Amino acid sequence: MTATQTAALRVEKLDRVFDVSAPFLSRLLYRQERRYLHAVNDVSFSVPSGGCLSLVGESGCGKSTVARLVTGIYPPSSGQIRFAPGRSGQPLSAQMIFQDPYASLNPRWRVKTIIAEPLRELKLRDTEALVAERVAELLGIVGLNVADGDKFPHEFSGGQRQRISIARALASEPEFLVCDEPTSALDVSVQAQILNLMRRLQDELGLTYLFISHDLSVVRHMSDQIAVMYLGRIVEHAETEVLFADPKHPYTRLLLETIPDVNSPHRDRKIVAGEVPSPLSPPSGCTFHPRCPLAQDRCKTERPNLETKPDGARVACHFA
Ligand SMILES: Nc1ncnc2c1ncn2[C@@H]1O[C@H](COP(=O)(O)OP(=O)(O)OP(=O)(O)O)[C@@H](O)[C@H]1O
Repeated sequence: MTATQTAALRVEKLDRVFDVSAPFLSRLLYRQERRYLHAVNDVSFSVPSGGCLSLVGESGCGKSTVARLVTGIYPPSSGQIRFAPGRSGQPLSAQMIFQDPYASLNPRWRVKTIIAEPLRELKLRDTEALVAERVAELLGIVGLNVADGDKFPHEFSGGQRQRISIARALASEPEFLVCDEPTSALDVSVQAQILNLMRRLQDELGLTYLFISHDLSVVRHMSDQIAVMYLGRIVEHAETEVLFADPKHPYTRLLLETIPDVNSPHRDRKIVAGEVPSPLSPPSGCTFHPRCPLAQDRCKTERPNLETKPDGARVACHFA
């Protein structure tokens, strides 16, 4: 982020611990201790106003939990989440777009009712005629027809359903959108259409995005910055171009190696070597050390802090 850009969102030292203990009686019978899972651990970042920061990492690294903390679905165990004032002068609030648009759309409601709900709930339009007019406008903004408003969610394809979710999210006139894997349930060609739509909306409506994905190739063209997470922590955070040109953390390099090469005859995605350890008993020192090609003894005992490199990248590795 440059000095002239203001941060729409600042997250500082965010932690979220889940109590995953067995029920009281079985703890008593089997003499089990309470168990805690540290899903998000000391996470700090800021998202420039009008920009896009993506959080990337394998399943279970804590990215969705960060999204849920930022949107207020979960309270943090500790740390700060601060939104800057929006255009109204009030602090921004975030709207969320989910991975599975079908699960997040009421199947019994017509699309126009789904999109109108936030308008009615927040009393953003005074009359039913104005609500209908705004619903038609929102359908147009996301590339659907007015007639689509009379249909039910099951009558649409996955990509169209995600367009409906976006229209509903936009109904409350948010300035900040948290997008949790919004395209990962879609076919590759449809993914590109939804990503293009989201980029266009970002420009036209001046939106700020926090984007969540397990896939670096998906976020590459969306993001100004990328933060790579591993077992609840950010291990590398850099401008997108810097991250792709000079990935420093061995985990970021592994993730980049899994991006399919379009020129390769074997375009299948490679699997990231090794398995993610259980967050219930994370490895000592640097939690990536059991999978790391650079690991030495120090990595088993000493956790590396995020350090800022000359090109601005923040990296947590003793040997990057
Ligand atoms: N409500 C919860 N209760 C207990 N554990 C949870 C809860 N939510 C998430 N977790 C655990 O926290 C860790 C991080 O989960 P999270 O969903 O944030 O990861 P993720 O990177 O988004 O993965 P995915 O892409 O699979 O959703 C996981 O080990 C998960 O099992």
